[in-house]
Amino acid sequence: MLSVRRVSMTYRKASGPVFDEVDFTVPEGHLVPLLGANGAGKTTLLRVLCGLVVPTTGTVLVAGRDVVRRPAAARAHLGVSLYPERSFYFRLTCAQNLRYYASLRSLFGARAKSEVAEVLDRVGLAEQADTPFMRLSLGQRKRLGLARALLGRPSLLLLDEPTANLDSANVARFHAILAGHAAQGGSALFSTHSEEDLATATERPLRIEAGRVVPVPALPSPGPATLQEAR
Ligand SMILES: Nc1ncnc2c1ncn2[C@@H]1O[C@H](COP(=O)(O)OP(=O)(O)OP(=O)(O)O)[C@@H](O)[C@H]1O
Repeated sequence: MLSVRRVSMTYRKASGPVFDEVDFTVPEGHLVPLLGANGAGKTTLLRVLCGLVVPTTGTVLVAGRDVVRRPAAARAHLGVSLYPERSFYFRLTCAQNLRYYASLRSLFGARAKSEVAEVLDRVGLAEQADTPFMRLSLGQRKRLGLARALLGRPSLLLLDEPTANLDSANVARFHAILAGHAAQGGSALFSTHSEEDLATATERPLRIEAGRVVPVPALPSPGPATLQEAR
């Protein structure tokens, strides 16, 4: 589903690569947490994987489509949530924002309306459908970002800290959404600092550290000591 081959990213030569010739895959139907300290490069990697940033070297394939050479074809398979607060229209409501993004996925009219209602319901924002984005809490903004990523039922989700700012009920809701996604053959790579999220992993989590992306030694059972080792 996601294939990453010899991918490097350098913002400025003076500061060196954030990561250097990394290789990994996320197979169909698998959920993979991405660990790493603050500043290790998780967000940068996710930005490269979804085609927002062109890597210095290497190739990213989503469902066999190169995200740089065939961005539209690759994005048709991608659901992405990075910084919700930077990509929604502040004065538009949740539903209006999602209708706009649905249109970018060629979803219009009654189909868009029902799809938007469905994803809002899935993330627990049905009651906020008519609330302007600027009045949402941080956790609600995060959930709206997830709702947008789910629009059009993409096969690969790339999510940056999807459980940051979520209360425990919404963390559980997110885990259930991920499990349902994987049960239908979907895949996800998501960054996290939360040990609770490791329980969702169906493959060994990845860790980004010192410019490398490596699988953690063993699938850790959730627990502070184990997560400490995983990091
Ligand atoms: N647009 C940019 N220009 C230059 N350097 C950048 C840019 N964005 C990020 N960096 C640098 O790249 C490195 C990786 O940052 P990134 O945000 O990817 O880390 P992260 O693992 O997501 O961190 P966190 O856990 O704090 O969110 C950092 O040293 C950061 O300063």
